[in-house]
Amino acid sequence: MLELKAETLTAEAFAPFGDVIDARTADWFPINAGRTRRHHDLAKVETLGEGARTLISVFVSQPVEIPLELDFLERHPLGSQAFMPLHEERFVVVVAPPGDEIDPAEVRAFVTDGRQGVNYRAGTWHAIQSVLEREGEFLVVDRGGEGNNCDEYPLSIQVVL
Ligand SMILES: NC(=O)N[C@@H](O)C(=O)O
Ligand code: NI
Repeated sequence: MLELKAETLTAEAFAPFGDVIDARTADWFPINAGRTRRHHDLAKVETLGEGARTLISVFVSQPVEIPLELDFLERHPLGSQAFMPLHEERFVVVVAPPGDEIDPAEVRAFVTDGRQGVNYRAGTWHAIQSVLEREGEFLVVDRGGEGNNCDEYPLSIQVVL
């Protein structure tokens, strides 16, 4: 079993896997007569393949136990997938770089701080959503359309904080 200690999530550390969505660190410009700061274009939405379209959904998830025990990672080869907490929920992120094989040495675990969201780029291996402490509600932006967009890779992982 691969044992990982979750690291604090930063955009730099997460760069091989996708984007961190965080208004606190993002540039912005004023709109709406100056009443609104637009933190613009924070993550790259990818929708590939036949009939591809962008989906906006809301996930309501029950919290995971820590240590977090995983027996697979998944990937979406045809599109990105973004998770943004709606009530400052913290969650665990486990990722590996895109590719048909996963090198256990390249698997990373992160924990968010409640204000951060993530956008997995197409093909990034990841654990299914793993919210901490309480029921979580997330805005999710990902790809709909034809074809298989979810592959699983068996891998035993234990994550501690
Ligand atoms: N299945 C689904 O829509 N969600 C997963 O892809 C996930 O990453 O939680
Ligand atoms: Ni997913």
